[in-house]
Amino acid sequence: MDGLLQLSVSDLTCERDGRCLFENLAFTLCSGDVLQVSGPNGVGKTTLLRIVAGLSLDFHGQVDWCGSPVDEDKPGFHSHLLYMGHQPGVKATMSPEENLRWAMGLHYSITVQEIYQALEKVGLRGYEDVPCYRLSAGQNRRVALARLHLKNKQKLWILDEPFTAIDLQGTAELEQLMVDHAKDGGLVMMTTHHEMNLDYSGFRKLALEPSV
Ligand SMILES: Nc1ncnc2c1ncn2[C@@H]1O[C@H](COP(=O)(O)OP(=O)(O)OP(=O)(O)O)[C@@H](O)[C@H]1O
Repeated sequence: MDGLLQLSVSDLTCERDGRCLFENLAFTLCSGDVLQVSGPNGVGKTTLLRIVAGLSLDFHGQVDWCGSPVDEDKPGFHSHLLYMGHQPGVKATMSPEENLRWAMGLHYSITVQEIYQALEKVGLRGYEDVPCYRLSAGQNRRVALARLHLKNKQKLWILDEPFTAIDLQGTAELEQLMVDHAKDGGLVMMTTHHEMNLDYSGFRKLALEPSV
């Protein structure tokens, strides 16, 4: 798929337990955009990300990828999507190398060198073979984030609180990585509670408000 990629959300409405989280929400994300979804705890950020990622069907409205409803070809859409939930999703009994191989194996084959380079970029050189239960919370998050450093065709990144447990330097590096990905034709939709002020023209914010 070449050219401008586009994720379009229209008339999105979601209720949970009789409470409206959002109503008639609409936005469009194109190649080059980094969108931060913000709002207080419980407002619906994770819910929105899961809907857009095609992981929740509990909504009304439409999500289109490059002009076609996501529902029409979910496997095709998912081949372009890198989704990272708010838990790191790292298997504790496996090493960082094994976790990366497992996470990426479904999409394409990767070499040991590629895995080691990705782990080095997130500061895990020397920890490649250590079981993840022996790593800190921030190091486990870094194992998950290493996926973002692997060359792949997943242009759409949907990241739920990716900065959790990450130190200041790691935060700055991750922000830069998102900008680099967008400049390379990617799209990023993410949530975080920290104040992001990216000096980047494609950076946008979507603030969800609590319903009354
Ligand atoms: N597993 C669940 N079962 C039922 N309702 C849920 C569940 N998880 C969340 N909710 C409801 O959905 C609402 C939105 O939750 P969501 O996780 O999307 O919020 P959020 O904005 O991501 O919050 P946070 O900033 O705390 O991560 C919550 O207010 C809660 O009432």
